[in-house]
Order: sequence, then structure tokens, then C-alpha cells
Amino acid sequence: MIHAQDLTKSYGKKTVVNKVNLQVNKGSIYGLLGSNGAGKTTILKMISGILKENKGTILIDDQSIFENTKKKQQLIFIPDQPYFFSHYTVKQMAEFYRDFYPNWNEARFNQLQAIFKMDLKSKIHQFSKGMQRQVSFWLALSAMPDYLILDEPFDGLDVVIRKRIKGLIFNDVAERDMTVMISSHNLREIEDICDYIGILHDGAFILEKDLDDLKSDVHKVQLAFADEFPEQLFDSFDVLHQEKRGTVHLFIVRGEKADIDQVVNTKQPLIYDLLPLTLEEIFVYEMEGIGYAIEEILV
Ligand SMILES: Nc1ncnc2c1ncn2[C@@H]1O[C@H](COP(=O)(O)OP(=O)(O)OP(=O)(O)O)[C@@H](O)[C@H]1O
Repeated sequence: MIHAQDLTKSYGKKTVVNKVNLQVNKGSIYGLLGSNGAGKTTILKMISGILKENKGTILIDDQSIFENTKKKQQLIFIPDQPYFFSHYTVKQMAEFYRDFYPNWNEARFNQLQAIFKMDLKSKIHQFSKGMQRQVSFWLALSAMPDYLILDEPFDGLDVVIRKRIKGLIFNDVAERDMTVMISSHNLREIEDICDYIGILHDGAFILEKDLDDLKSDVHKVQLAFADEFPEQLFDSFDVLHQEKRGTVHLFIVRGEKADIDQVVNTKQPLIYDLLPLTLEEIFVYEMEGIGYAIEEILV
């Protein structure tokens, strides 16, 4: 489990990560969302033990990660700009990983060549950016880490390989409880893979949500009545948004479907529709509720 408390990082006088608390449970996938400069890379580098926090603590399985080689052997950070030793071939880089990561699995490395399809003797710096990113995944997944920390991992990857890599990550999470953090500025890019989402703005979280809870308990309700609208209808619910379009009232309501049905049906509406929301719609309303326009934060 990753546990960060009051995590704070400053460069000079500028605080870029401010008292961040987060918990990533074993075997789960945490999506760290935020615009350019929000502090995502800084947080991921502190969690990976690359940067030292100014204040606060980070514990991975109750141990500090900074300068903890043993713990770092269980964790792989893939940066937003792939980095390899200059002039190394895939094979040489794999040998380096095999020496450092005790769980390195040679059979898996060979097996994954069928997916990544790159020549072992090629020099990595001669590959395109997208191919280099694929090499990062190939090596990381062959090292069988307990923790995989990914900074904007899908940039520059085509749809097919993106889907395959997501499948491989899912597999490792399901089969051996790997724990994953993924940063992105794009909700759509990671919503299909994450269990949990944290939205970062100016170095602090403005929203944190378990996606299973979100998908199940927020509804779009459209209603029309022959007579007056019953004003207190949703008083016992959390209403994220409401508006009137002609005679139709639109509500975004948090609550169980059965409870909403019961309240609405007692008032005998002329029109009653209860529609599912996309994840993006939920985030738009949630963020509107706390005073942010989603387009200022995410793309
Ligand atoms: N080495 C550094 N020295 C000074 N300021 C830095 C340094 N690294 C990052 N920053 C600043 O910290 C803030 C957060 O940067 P960070 O890279 O963590 O953001 P990010 O959310 O990952 O952004 P992006 O999506 O653009 O990668 C930015 O204002 C950035 O300018």
C-alpha cells in the first residue's frame, strides 16, 4: 500500500505540492489527473523515491522509499520522457534490469516480444518516441514490480498498443496484486482502467473519487408534472445540479435508483426518465459543485 501524508514540495519559494494526502491500496489502480504544472510528476517522483519531499511522509508497505534500495527493487517508475542509457540495445537494457530487479522474469520478457515486436539487437535511441515507450513497458512488465508508477504513459502510443498495454497491466493487477499509479491530463484516457481518481489543481487535491461508487450512485433525472412542480421533491438527496428546460426539470442527483423511484412516483409525474451519466458528465457536475469548470482543469 502507498500512503502519503501532508506531502509538500517547494522549489525555491514556490510550493508546487501542498499537503497532499493519498492512499493507494494494494492491487488497485489510481489515476492522478490534473492540468499542465498541477504537480503530478512531482508527486509521482516523490512516491518513487526520486525526489525528496520537504515535508510530510510517504510510506510504501510502511517503509520509507527514499534511498531505500530494497523497496526500489519492487517499484518501477516510467517517466513521461523515456530514458535509457545511450547506445544501449534492448538486450543490454534488459540485462541491466535483470541485474537490478530480483523478480525479473526472462520467460515473460521473451513472451512479450510477440507483443512489442522489436529487435533485441537494435539500439533503443534509434527507435521512435512511441517505440521507446513500448520498450519501457516491455522492460517494466518483465521485471514483475509490486508497484508500477506511470507518468503520462499513453502519450504517443497508437490505439492498438495502448489497449494491449492496458490489458497487460490489468492482468498483473488481477493475477498478482500489482499496485499502479497513472498520471494523465485526460480523464477519457484512463477512466477505463482506474479504480480511483484524484484530481490535482495547483498542487492540491480538489476531488478524489472511487469510480465504482461514482458510476453507481449519480443519476440524471428528467421530470415534468401536469401541475406545480413539487419543490421539496429531492430535499433528502444530494442534488449536484438542477435546471429547467421548458416544462422539463433536469436534476443530477446522488442516491440509489430505488430511493429516487420511490420519491418521484408518489408525485405521479407526466414525464419521468432516469438516465445513466458518463463518467465525464459526473466529473463536470461534481467539479461545478465545488466551484471549478472542468475545462479549466482537464482536457
Ligand atoms: N526542477 C524544478 N525546478 C523548479 N520548478 C519545478 C521543477 N520541476 C517542476 N517544477 C514546477 O513545479 C510545478 C509542478 O510541475 P510538475 O512537473 O509536477 O507538473 P505536472 O502536473 O506533471 O505537469 P505536466 O502535465 O505538464 O507534466 C510546475 O509549476 C513546474 O514549473
